[in-house]
Amino acid sequence: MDGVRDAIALESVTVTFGGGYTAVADITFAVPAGSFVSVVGPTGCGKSTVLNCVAGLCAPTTGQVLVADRPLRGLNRAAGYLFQQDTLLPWKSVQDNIALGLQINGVGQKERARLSTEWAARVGLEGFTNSYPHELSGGMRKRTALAQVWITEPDILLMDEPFGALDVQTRQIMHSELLRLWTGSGKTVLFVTHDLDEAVTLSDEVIVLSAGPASHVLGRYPVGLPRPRDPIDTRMSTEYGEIYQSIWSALRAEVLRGYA
Ligand SMILES: Nc1ncnc2c1ncn2[C@@H]1O[C@H](COP(=O)(O)OP(=O)(O)OP(=O)(O)O)[C@@H](O)[C@H]1O
Repeated sequence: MDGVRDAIALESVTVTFGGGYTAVADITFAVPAGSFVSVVGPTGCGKSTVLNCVAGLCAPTTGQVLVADRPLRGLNRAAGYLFQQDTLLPWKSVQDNIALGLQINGVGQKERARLSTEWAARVGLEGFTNSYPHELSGGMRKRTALAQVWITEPDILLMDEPFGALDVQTRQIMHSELLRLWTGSGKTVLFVTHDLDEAVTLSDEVIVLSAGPASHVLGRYPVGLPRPRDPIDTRMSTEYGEIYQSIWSALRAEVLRGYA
């Protein structure tokens, strides 16, 4: 993405589903190359719909998505995708799961073995390469899934509540792991979460969506906390509390409206 200012841009994106339900309306924002941006909003407001449009899994009814300044047609091949439910294959070992994307891309067996061993170590799974998904804890499965996406070196990472199913402690550890992998990588992350704490801790900018239907961008909040960040220390800082409060004051009313 050399020379590209925005890795992703949404221009007046509206998505109306088959039954006539407009999930998101007139969504416009850009994600600068190399930045970490989160999208938060009340449950069901359309966060996943936005991410699916950027992944190319869902086409806007009107408006368009640009990837590296070009209109997106079909699947976004510059992006790797991490879901809340990991997509590990139960019959493959950790090492083979990590190497899956390489195998699909036609990378030879020797190179796959070398890279997947290296990536298993990078995510702290060196002793578990021969284990199977059912033998792993939730955090270890998530590490495997992170390595599986990262090993193919996508320029863009799209994450849809990737840590939503983990317990609080494991989640905090995964935040540190994710920031460690991302720092200095130059990769662009678009991260969807309903957890404001997670969004502020990780991001350069938080985008708040309104409650649906026809959800729109309610506000964009830069997070100027220093990097590299230690998630625990970051949450203790006064600046963190101030940023959290200013976003929450906008989000709170929408969350209540979403429940209503
Ligand atoms: N294929 C579809 N057809 C019809 N409606 C859909 C479809 N996909 C999503 N929706 C509706 O669009 C709205 C937005 O859904 P979406 O999953 O994008 O929201 P979300 O903010 O990610 O939700 P959550 O916080 O629960 O993860 C919801 O009301 C959902 O029911």
